[in-house]
Amino acid sequence: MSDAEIVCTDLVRIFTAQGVEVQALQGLNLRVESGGLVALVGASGSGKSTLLGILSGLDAPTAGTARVAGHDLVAMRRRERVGFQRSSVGFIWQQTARNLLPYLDAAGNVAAALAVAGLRKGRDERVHEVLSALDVDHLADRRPAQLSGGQQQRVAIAVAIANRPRVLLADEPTGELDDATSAAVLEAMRSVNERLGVTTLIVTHDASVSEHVARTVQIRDGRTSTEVLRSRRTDEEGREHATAEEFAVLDRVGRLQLPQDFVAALSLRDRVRLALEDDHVGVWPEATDAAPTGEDPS
Ligand SMILES: Nc1ncnc2c1ncn2[C@@H]1O[C@H](COP(=O)(O)OP(=O)(O)OP(=O)(O)O)[C@@H](O)[C@H]1O
Repeated sequence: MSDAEIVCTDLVRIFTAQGVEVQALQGLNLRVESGGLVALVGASGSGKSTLLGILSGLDAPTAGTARVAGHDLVAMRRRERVGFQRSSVGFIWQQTARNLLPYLDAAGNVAAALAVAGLRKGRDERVHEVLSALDVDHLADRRPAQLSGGQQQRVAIAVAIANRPRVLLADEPTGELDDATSAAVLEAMRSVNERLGVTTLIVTHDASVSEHVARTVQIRDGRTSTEVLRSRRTDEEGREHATAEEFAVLDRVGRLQLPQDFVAALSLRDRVRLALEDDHVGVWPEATDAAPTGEDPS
């Protein structure tokens, strides 16, 4: 089970602000296999930024463990952390200004990332290689202010992958873009993932991201709750069909979150009745005649 590049186990992060505790992550479990492309989607306040802060080594969890690209983020000391951030992971942030240095052109930004990572040999070739991979080589001598939002994010992806990181972390990479440009940037990320095999986690509140990735994990109240898996199949007549199926996430000890609309539809609260059937588990409201009641052993 070591073939995963991102492994979070029972992650807890508690913030204390003015004497009030906020549990931003409440025992979150997540596993992204090597070469995987996963979108983590959740409403505002669900804990996305908190998780990304931990995965990027900027913040530490209150409890639980996190491993990224073979590094134990909890035990990691400062020196290892610097190496981890420079060499093992690439970042793409929502604010384009945070991704790129405004006074350098696109090529200069990629070259600067390579210099920070200590890569000198073949630097110019690598700069053009990654800019070409993102279809922005023709914009190499433009500074960020001379690029559109979508072009800036493509250059940001080029910067992030320049030193061949094992893992790419993106925080709302399309947050400042219109729908069409967002779709193009997500496709660029998908293509980079496919061609280079870099394990990629995209964190966003935008549910439409699930159209571009095979696996979307929903985060709710600091925990992963459901997953949507997409696949393509070709029928006998050669037509392609995309299928999407939603699953509830079961954690290591068997806990799951029922979807909110299920809970509301049956007015479930506090306690539910469960029954183990041959091939499924039944869940009923506490006050119901339908659920089989257990035999009294006495
Ligand atoms: N430094 C902090 N101090 C206190 N509370 C915090 C801190 N950072 C986050 N929180 C709280 O933790 C919870 C999760 O916040 P987080 O920023 O991770 O959510 P998010 O899903 O990224 O939201 P958004 O999409 O709005 O950025 C929220 O209730 C937030 O108020």
